[in-house]
Amino acid sequence: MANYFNTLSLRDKLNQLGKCRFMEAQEFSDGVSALKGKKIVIVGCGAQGLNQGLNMRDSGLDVSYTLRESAIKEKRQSYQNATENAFNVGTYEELIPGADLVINLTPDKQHTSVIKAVMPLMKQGATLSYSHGFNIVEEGMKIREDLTVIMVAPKCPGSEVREEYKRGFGVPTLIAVHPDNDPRGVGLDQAKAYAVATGGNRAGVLESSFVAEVKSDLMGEQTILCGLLQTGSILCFDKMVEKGVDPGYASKLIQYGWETVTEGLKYGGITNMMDRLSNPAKIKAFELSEELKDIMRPLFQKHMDDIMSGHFSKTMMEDWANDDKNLLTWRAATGETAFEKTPAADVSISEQEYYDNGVLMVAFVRAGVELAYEAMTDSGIIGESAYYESLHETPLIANTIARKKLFEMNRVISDTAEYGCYLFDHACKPLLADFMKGIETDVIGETYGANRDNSVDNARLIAVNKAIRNHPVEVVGDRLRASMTAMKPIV
Ligand SMILES: NC(=O)C1=CN([C@@H]2O[C@H](COP(=O)(O)OP(=O)(O)OC[C@H]3O[C@@H](n4cnc5c(N)ncnc54)[C@H](OP(=O)(O)O)[C@@H]3O)[C@@H](O)[C@H]2O)C=CC1
Ligand SMILES: CC[C@](O)(C(C)=O)C(=O)O
Ligand SMILES: [Mg+2]
Ligand SMILES: [Mg+2]
Repeated sequence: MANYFNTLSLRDKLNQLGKCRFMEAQEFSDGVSALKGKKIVIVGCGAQGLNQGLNMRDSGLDVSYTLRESAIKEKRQSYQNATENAFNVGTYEELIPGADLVINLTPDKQHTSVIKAVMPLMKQGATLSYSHGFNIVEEGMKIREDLTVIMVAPKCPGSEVREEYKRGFGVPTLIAVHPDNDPRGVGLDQAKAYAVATGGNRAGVLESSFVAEVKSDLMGEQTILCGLLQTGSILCFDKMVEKGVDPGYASKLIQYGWETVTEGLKYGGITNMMDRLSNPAKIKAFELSEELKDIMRPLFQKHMDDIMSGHFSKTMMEDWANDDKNLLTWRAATGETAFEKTPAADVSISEQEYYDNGVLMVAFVRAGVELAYEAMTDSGIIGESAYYESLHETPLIANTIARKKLFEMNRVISDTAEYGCYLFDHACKPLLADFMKGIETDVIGETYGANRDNSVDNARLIAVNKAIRNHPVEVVGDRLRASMTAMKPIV
């Protein structure tokens, strides 16, 4: 199998990378009807599997789970997830032959072996679905010609797919039909129905391609979404402790701070997040983020280049073949960091205090979102996709850190995202060593400007506001957020 993207002509690469259409609400007026009454069988019942299945069932679809035999025999977590939620569970042989739609929600590493086992059992003309295009794009998996191949990729962790649905909303979702596998022309209707069933249409659906989804998804998760939140957590915590801030307070400020400041981002983009700061603090956060952008730009570009060339997927697949040695070592090391090991103190931190005492965190978020967006769009990914993979998803990942720190984030995201997150973090921390030497507690741990008056130079403030508001991620974001009128606050 060869990397599918690398086999395409330059023209096809650019066409597929640039495929991105924001779908109108009325395109979903048929609801779930294209899948109503069809037998849907989900392979795997983990982060995405369980939560997508729960939403689909609540939307009136017929969902069951197939698991590998050992998981059923040993009543593993995936078996418990499915049976405790009263789903029918069976082996591949029992359920796949009767399925109209088989949804592969196993980890990317397992896709080749899972598809090789499942494909011969699928009935003629059935549909195979993925939530990430890695197997098709990076591994070049070829699917039987009679089968339709679609992708419905929620742009967020599985836990949030469920939580947003329960709040009556949903998460932005990319849908695609593999151009090599749409023999009956039913792929798009089925993908649309699936997106309605998971609630995705309420938050916005992009009609995209497997290629655009993979390249943008990998970039977002490695950099701003997971990598930078990990690096920022560790560096901010260590700095506060070094400067004498109470470790329990520092731990709480970081654990819940990302969620709080990115809630501002979710509602009104970088502009609103920065507007939550006092004027002097906003100017300081802007200056810090400009510095961060200059230092980290080459690293963001390297990640994008390695993703585009296939170098990233090749090296990760080497780790798969080596029993995940790197992944498991890096995961264990994350568990040993002082941030992870220091419990949050039982102190109250008001919503505003998270901003006022977390100016550096706000700067990290602005720098990371803008750099990720810029690297993606510079490489041919359309602004809407880049927005979802940078700004929109950051708060959803931050929610996972609020639950149980980096452990929870790395548990909830896919193994692919986790691997890329560690790669970025290991390269980024040394890159920021000199920058961090100059950081004091006025920008992390204490209120910026507490002992000063609030005056600022008007011309400077106007220039800063202009730079923030005119960034393309803000322009695209304003438009996309306008379509998310049903957005619900975190309670
Ligand atoms: N995590 C996320 O939030 C997101 C994930 N995705 C994509 O969704 C897909 C699923 O990822 P995710 O939910 O993280 O996966 P998980 O790691 O949470 O899923 C594990 C499930 O797959 C099963 N499984 C593992 N290995 C095998 C195997 N060899 N054969 C059969 N079943 C197996 C497990 O069962 P068992 O008990 O047998 O081990 C378990 O049910 C991936 O393509 C990922 O990229 C997309 C968006 C976000
Ligand atoms: C951010 C990571 C992700 O792409 C996701 C939750 O969207 C993943 O692969 O887990
Ligand atoms: Mg993703
Ligand atoms: Mg991913």
